[in-house]
Amino acid sequence: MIKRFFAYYIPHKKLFYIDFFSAIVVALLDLAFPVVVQWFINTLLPEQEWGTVIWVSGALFATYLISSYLQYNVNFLGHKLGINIETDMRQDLFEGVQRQSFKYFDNTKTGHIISRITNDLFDIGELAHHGPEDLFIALMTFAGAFGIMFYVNPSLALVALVFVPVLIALITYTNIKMNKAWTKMYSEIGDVNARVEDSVSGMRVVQSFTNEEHEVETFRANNSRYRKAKVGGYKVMGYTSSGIFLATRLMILSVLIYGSWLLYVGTIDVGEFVLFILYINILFKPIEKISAILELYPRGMAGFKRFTDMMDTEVDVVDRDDAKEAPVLDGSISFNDVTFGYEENRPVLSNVNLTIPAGKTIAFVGPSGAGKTTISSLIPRFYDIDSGSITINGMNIQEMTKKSLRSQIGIVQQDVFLFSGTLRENIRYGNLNASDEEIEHAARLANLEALIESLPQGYDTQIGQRGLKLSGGQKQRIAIARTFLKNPPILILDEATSALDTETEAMIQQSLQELAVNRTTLVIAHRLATIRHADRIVVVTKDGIVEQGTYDELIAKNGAFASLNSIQINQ
Ligand SMILES: Nc1ncnc2c1ncn2[C@@H]1O[C@H](COP(=O)(O)OP(=O)(O)OP(=O)(O)O)[C@@H](O)[C@H]1O
Repeated sequence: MIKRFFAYYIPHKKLFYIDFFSAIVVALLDLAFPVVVQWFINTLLPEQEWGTVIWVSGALFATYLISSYLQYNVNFLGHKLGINIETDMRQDLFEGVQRQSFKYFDNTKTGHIISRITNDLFDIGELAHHGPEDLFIALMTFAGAFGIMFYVNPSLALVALVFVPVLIALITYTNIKMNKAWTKMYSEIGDVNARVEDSVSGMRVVQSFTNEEHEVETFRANNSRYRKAKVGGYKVMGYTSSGIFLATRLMILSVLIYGSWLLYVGTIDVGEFVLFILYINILFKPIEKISAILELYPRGMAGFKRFTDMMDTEVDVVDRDDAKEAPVLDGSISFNDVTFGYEENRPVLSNVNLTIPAGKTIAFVGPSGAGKTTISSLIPRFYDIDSGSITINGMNIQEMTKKSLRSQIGIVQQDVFLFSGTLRENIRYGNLNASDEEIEHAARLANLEALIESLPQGYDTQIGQRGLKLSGGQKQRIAIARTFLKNPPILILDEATSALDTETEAMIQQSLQELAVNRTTLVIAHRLATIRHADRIVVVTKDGIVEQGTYDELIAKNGAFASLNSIQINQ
């Protein structure tokens, strides 16, 4: 973990060196100050060397100026270093999330993902800046101050040193306790975020069932668990800092008492006594630094651990090492003995065999939960099959790169996702390199023209988060325009029109039919009237593919399709 953490410093090593060097010089200058004071008291003042006093004061002033500049480096460049590292980690995490396959998103709450990318990394920057630097400076100041104190008077130095094991014990104990507390806190804030995401995304459901109070109460429970976890962390922090405060004050008191005695019996002089008191005060600084790291380290590391856990989550659909770019596909698809289940030992499809000729429209019908969407999800490799093979143009899809395969498949689903931004940007999502003319052409093909003309800002109208300002049919047409722009040889229409009224459906059907021309099209439909003209209808039930044929053939067969059809007609 530590090695991985430090790897993030490499791209910013220049900043790190400047920051570290500045911090070391500042610490060395601090360490030298008591020695100068002792020299003033013991030598310069008794001997009344005013020339030297003025000269040394001038030198001290120059030193302070340099020290102030170096402090600026530490404060600004050090924080910049931390922020850069935090930003790099956040970027890596986001890229990691983009690589994940559907299974991951099926099983991970969105709020938890958001939490990892935001909250969990908040403390990393601070730790990256303060962790190594403060620890090094603290140890250096400790060793330097004690070294000089031992040199001046070993017995008095020992009196101060006695308190160090107490401090180490406190620090170790706190570290363990706080690590637990912060890990818990991050997990709880993840739950809080997940709750907010669920409740806000599902607000229509919440309000239509008038379940706002239930939501508030559930949130209260999550929120209070988070509060408890955080308070727990600060409680440990509270008694540790009090412990450290007490130990350091006892340290100074002991040195004061024993030092006074040594001064009284003449073992040390006033200069040495003042030097000791000043060094004890200097020692407070590294102790404070260490206790700050103590708070920061477990928190930052708990976040970093969650970061590495997420980064290390295995991606289950990956390109093989020898994967090739798919050729331009004509869309002849073949399922050969395909078995697949979302969970182990629970197959949804067993030994499915199916051939789809290029350029034809194939409709999938059957009862809910039979596996129609699953079949269509396997073609772009959203999930990898357990056994058998799927080929397109005779080439196994697992031998193609995901990108070259997916770039040749267009999907229009019932639930259309629109990104925050303009209408133009949303259509352009189908092909990020498309020109404005191409976008407008696609919009015309998707029958969007009338809508766009009615908008005051036309293509530049903001359609807001999730396109909430648009109707279901309008959203569908944007999805269709995107797919026109993508222009893939293979098309999957998953219940694309089932949420629409008859009139809108007829209009969208027309756009979809235009879209399907010269493409291999898989249509998943519940309303059987919409697939009357499909080249072939495949009936999928819990037992797999039970019938295939044209509409008329299947009606004549009087089997599963005919009975589905008669149920719909009689509805
Ligand atoms: N992401 C998933 N994780 C686990 N199981 C799933 C997932 N998606 C679907 N299933 C299960 O797989 C089975 C087939 O689902 P699928 O969505 O393919 O059916 P469908 O025929 O398209 O149904 P519908 O007509 O209702 O859309 C169902 O039992 C469903 O519960």
